[in-house]
Amino acid sequence: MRFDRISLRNFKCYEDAQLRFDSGVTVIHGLNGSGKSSLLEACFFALYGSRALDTTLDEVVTIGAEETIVELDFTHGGESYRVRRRIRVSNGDARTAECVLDGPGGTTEGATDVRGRVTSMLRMDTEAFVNCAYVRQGEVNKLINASPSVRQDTLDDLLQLGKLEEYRDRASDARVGVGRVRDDKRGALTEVEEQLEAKEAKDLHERHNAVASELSETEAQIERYEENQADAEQSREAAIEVIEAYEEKREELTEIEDDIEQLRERIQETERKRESLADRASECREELADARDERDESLGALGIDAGDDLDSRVSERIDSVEAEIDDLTNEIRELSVTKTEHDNEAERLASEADELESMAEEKREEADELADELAASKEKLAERRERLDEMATEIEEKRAAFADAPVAVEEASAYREEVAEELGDIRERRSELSAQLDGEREQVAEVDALLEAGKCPECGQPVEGSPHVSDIDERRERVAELEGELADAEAREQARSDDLERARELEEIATEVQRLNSDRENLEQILEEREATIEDKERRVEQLREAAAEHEADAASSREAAEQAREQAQEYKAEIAECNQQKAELDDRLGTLNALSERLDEIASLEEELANLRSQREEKETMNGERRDRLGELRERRSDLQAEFDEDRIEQARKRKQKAETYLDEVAETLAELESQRADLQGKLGGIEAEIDAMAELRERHEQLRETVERLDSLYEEAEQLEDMYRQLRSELRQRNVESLERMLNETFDLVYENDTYSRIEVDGEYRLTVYQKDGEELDPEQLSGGERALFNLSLRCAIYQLLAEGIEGTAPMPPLILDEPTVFLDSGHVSQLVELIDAMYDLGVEQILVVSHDDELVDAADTLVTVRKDSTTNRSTVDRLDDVQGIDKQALAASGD
Ligand SMILES: Nc1ncnc2c1ncn2[C@@H]1O[C@H](COP(=O)(O)OP(=O)(O)OP(=O)(O)O)[C@@H](O)[C@H]1O
Ligand SMILES: [Zn+2]
Repeated sequence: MRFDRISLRNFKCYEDAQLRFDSGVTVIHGLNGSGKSSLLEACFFALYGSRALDTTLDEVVTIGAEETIVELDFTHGGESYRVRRRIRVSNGDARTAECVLDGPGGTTEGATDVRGRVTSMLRMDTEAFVNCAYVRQGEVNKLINASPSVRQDTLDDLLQLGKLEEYRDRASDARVGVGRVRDDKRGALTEVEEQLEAKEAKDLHERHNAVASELSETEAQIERYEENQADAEQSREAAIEVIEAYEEKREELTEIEDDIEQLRERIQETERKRESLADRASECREELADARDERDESLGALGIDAGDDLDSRVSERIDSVEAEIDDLTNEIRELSVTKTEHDNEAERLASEADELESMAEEKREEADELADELAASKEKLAERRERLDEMATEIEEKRAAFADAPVAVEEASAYREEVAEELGDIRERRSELSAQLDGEREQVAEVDALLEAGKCPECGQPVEGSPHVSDIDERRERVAELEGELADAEAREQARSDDLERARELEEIATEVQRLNSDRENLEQILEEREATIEDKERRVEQLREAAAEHEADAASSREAAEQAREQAQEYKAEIAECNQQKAELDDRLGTLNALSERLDEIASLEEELANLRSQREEKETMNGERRDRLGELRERRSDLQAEFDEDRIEQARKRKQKAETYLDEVAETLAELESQRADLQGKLGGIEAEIDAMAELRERHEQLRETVERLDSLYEEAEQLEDMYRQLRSELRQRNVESLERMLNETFDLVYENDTYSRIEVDGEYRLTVYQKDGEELDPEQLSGGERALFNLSLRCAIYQLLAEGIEGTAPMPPLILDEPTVFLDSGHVSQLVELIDAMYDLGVEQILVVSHDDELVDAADTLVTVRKDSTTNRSTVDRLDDVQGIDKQALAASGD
């Protein structure tokens, strides 16, 4: 195994550092505290994690940093691997955030799994690694200081003897397990053997034979008894037959006696009935005599002779009387209908007369009233005529006013309108003239004033020659003209105004005349109408009086007719009474006839009954005769049966039956006993057979168990042998290892420690180490001096590496030999020996050796020199590496690193 490269980030004093490793001897040097040990620790930590630390995980993280990353590349068995760990600090607590091992076998993740894989690859756990490969600062003596048992475990593990122990344990477990099963099976076998012995002691087959012969004897007995039983049953049956025949006859006899008794009773019963029939017949005869007497009486009363066909004759008579009665009844009904009609007529007429009379009265009253009214109307009419005449005079008077008027009465209104219109026109003309006159007068006055001032008022020119002044005279003439016209107009206005006054008066009178005329016309019309009404009323009075007279005449004739009707009704009533009389007589006769008919019926039915009674009696007589014959027969049969009975024979039969039954009871008991005996024996036999079967089964089981136990025994032996073999192998191997180790240790120790003090070193089976002095004295290695101990220890490690290289099949782990300050206890002479030892180990096959040292001699022996420096200002370390340093002035280099 070989480290190839380490890469650090924030690991202790390193901020960021990479270092490549090569085969051969690498010497790391630098000042105290520059970080040399930390570099080796980093490699160890990369492989084993926190187990590799004496301290807690957070101490590897650079103070103040949050994350540390360590990566180690290494080669093992010709293959490359890389392990990477990342530590995170949070809240002062450091934990592994990432841990990965990459290699040909795949990727392993997680601190535990990675450590497991590394351990099995190197065949070293943390402890073994520091015991063997990694000599930490001040721990050079670790292996010899360790107790022999720790050393033993470490070496056994390294040399894979531990595996053998494991196999031995497994074989032992298997042996114990097999032993347990075998013991169980043995127990079971013993049990089965005991059971078998117990069963064999019982003599099962002999018992089986004895029980079987007893059973066949019992069965023979049962057969015999069953035969006897059948015989007894037969004789009992025969007896029962005889007894039953006897019982049958007895029954018949009893039946016959019953029949005889019954027959006798019936005969007596029938005789009684015959007697009662005779009684009834004599009653009938008496009744018949009575009925015949009554019939004869009726015949006499009705005058009918008692000849042939009496029945039909009587019924003919009844029919004719009934017809007569019917006719009469109809007649009476018709008569009373007519009578009622007449009664009703009389009543109707009487009330009619009443009505007519009252109507006449009414008419007359009305006529009187009307007459009174008429007288009053005539008076009023006369008064009105007078008024009419007055009105005519009034109108004449008014008309007189128009005698000297310019118009007639009828034109008064038109005349007034004409005058009023003319007056209006005149007035208009008059005011026009007066206005014109005022204007002219004003202008004349103006011109006069101008003339006085001498200037024209229009143009301001001198008045002389002005157009305005020149027509002044014309104007004065016009004023005069207008004044004349006005006076004329005023005069006409006065005249017309007077005319209008007169026209108004006339119009008024004309209006009055008109009104009076129309009033008179109205009155005249009314009067005419009234006069016509009076004539109408006078006619009406006359009519009413005539009508009243007519009604009275009618009433009188109605009363007469009513009287006649009443008389007729009276006549009908008398007729009806007569009819009723006749009908009563006929009813009487019908009653007599009906009674006669009933008697005749009675006589006929009595005669019939008598005949019937006679025949019944005869019938019963015959029946009893027959019964008496039957009675004789029965009596004969009874005496026959009574003669047949044989009491002795029956008594014998009864005895035989009794005997058979007794025997049957006994035999049933015996048989039951025998059968239960047989069942017992069969049960026993079954039990024995089952036991025999069980014994066979047990034998089989016994055989199986025996075989199993045998097999288990041999298995147990095998396991024991295996266990022994592993134990032996281990101790043999260890012995061989011990011998080799002893030889190698002596050789190495001789090589590095050339003096005469010690003769040899002894390693015993428990890896106990003893040093022998030349004089033969024994010495514990701890008693050696510091330097001696260091050399001894290194020799031991060297021997172990040698053993590993020789003694292990497959890839020997051979991890790099790491020595931190190994020269501390050595004098200069022994440093050279150390260098030789290192060379020897390299030759042995330890591919890589890492040494931390200041020693010049060691620096000289290095293939690669690594210098570690720490920057005093930042307190951070760096690494430098120098390859192929053989032949260069390494001391100078090393010195320059200091
Ligand atoms: N977690 C950490 N963070 C920062 N620095 C640390 C941490 N742990 C240790 N150191 C420092 O790292 C330095 C490394 O010491 P280390 O033991 O590796 O040095 P060295 O070269 O082996 O010294 P010596 O020759 O004395 O053995 C020390 O100075 C220590 O203070
Ligand atoms: Zn003028």
